[in-house]
Amino acid sequence: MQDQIKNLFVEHLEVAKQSAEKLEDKIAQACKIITDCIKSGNKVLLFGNGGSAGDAQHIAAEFTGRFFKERKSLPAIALTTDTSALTAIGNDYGFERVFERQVEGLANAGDVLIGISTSGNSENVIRALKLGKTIGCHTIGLSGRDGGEMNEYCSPNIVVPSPVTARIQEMHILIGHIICSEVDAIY
Ligand SMILES: O=C(CO)[C@@H](O)[C@H](O)[C@H](O)[C@H](O)COP(=O)(O)O
Ligand SMILES: [Zn+2]
Repeated sequence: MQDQIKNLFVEHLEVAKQSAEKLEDKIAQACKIITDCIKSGNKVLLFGNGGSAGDAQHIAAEFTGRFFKERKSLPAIALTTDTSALTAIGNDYGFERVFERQVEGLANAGDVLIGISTSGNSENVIRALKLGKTIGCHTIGLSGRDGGEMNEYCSPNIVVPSPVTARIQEMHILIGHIICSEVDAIY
């Protein structure tokens, strides 16, 4: 038990170290896209499944509520929270379209889509990113493993260097908080 706890901390710290070494440029690129988007009056839309749905909501709340600094509310929305939309779209069009259809209704050119998927392959995430590109949205990926299909639809796709879903998710929320610090810094 004690060994297992220690091992998980060691594994987490190793993935954090590798991520710091490999992902700095892509995270900086994502921060620039997001701060430019907010400055120009556009908005951020986030989506993912399971733990990544939680991350989408968590990050959106840091924008509309506050992160560290007292500042005005900023425009971000998680597409994972409206159970009426999720059940209606899932029921009528299929679960693979739950985010795509909300992007179609809510996103404008210049908005930023942040798709979160540890495999990089969840079909509902991919379909929303693919549509977002055709609308003229910026598409940012938070993924892991080999980046999956998100490599094709995201620029940048921030691929956490780990094959373990839980470790990838732990880096995603850290990266989300880094983005929030950069957004705070423009106020
Ligand atoms: O949080 C966890 C596992 O740590 C799960 O809920 C996990 O998010 C779900 O299995 C997701 O459906 C995985 O999808 P994805 O990350 O590959 O897009
Ligand atoms: Zn999890």
